[in-house]
Amino acid sequence: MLLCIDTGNTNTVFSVWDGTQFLAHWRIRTDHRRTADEYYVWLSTLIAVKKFELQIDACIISATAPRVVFNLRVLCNRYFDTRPLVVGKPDCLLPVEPRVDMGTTVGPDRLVNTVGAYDRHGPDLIVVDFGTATTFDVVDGDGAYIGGAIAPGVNLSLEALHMGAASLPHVDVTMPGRVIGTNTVACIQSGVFWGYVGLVDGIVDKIRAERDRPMKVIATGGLAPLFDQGFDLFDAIEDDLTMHGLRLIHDYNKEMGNG
Ligand SMILES: Nc1ncnc2c1ncn2[C@@H]1O[C@H](COP(=O)(O)OP(=O)(O)O)[C@@H](O)[C@H]1O
Ligand SMILES: CC(C)(COP(=O)(O)O)[C@@H](O)C(=O)NCCC(=O)O
Ligand SMILES: [K+]
Repeated sequence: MLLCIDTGNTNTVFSVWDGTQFLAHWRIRTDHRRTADEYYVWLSTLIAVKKFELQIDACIISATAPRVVFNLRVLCNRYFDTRPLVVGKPDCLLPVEPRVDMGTTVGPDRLVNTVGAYDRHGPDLIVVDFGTATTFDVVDGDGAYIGGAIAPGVNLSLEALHMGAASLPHVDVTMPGRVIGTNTVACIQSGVFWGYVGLVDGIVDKIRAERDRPMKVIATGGLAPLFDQGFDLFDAIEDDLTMHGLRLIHDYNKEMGNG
């Protein structure tokens, strides 16, 4: 069985692929100080709850926070007796190399999203991932990642308002019924929610114009459904896109005799 680990700047998700399907997804807050032993205690407790007989014999990691990789590698070596593939490292092959400026280290989550989305939706895509940052990943005709856009994430924007303005409270994101807020909380929710709808719509439009061809928009990340309430922003929402991409990259490396 394959253990897929997706570390974002906020949360880390562990998923187990049994060769046909994902058996479970477990989420833990990202913290580079967490040790391999801590991960294992947490994981084995959750595995016991599910009463699974797990035989992990391969691991693949995507980490946007590079400092977590050391302890995750130790986890894979010590407890699963495997050498993990780490997306973005030279020894992890990708089906198609990204085409970006020389010296750019593309976020591994964006590479993985590109692979997952191309497999399910074919060429000419814009993948929008609502994580700590909101990323727009453009997929070319051959499935290559060719760039995109990075915007502050929804919760990061809300947090920044609260941190930077003495009289603004912390507010959770939600869709307000009206644009004109009649109290402080409603004003913040309106600014962030409708601002974001405009941001997504505007960037997608401009990418389409720059590419001058039809492009499908695929959304992923926990907040994607919130922005899909009747605005027609996305052609599809895929909550397991990153895990799907990780699984494909693992299979590709295996096919190529790597790892
Ligand atoms: N279903 C959800 N509803 C509300 N907030 C969510 C949901 N899923 C994720 N979030 C929030 O979105 C932000 C990004 O989370 P996540 O997608 O895990 O980011 P990352 O992949 O960068 O770690 C976090 O602030 C998280 O708490
Ligand atoms: C843009 C990101 C911060 C998004 O990370 P996330 O929101 O998933 O935590 C990450 O993909 C990253 O650090 N990228 C490196 C720069 C780049 O992709 O060009
Ligand atoms: K992201």
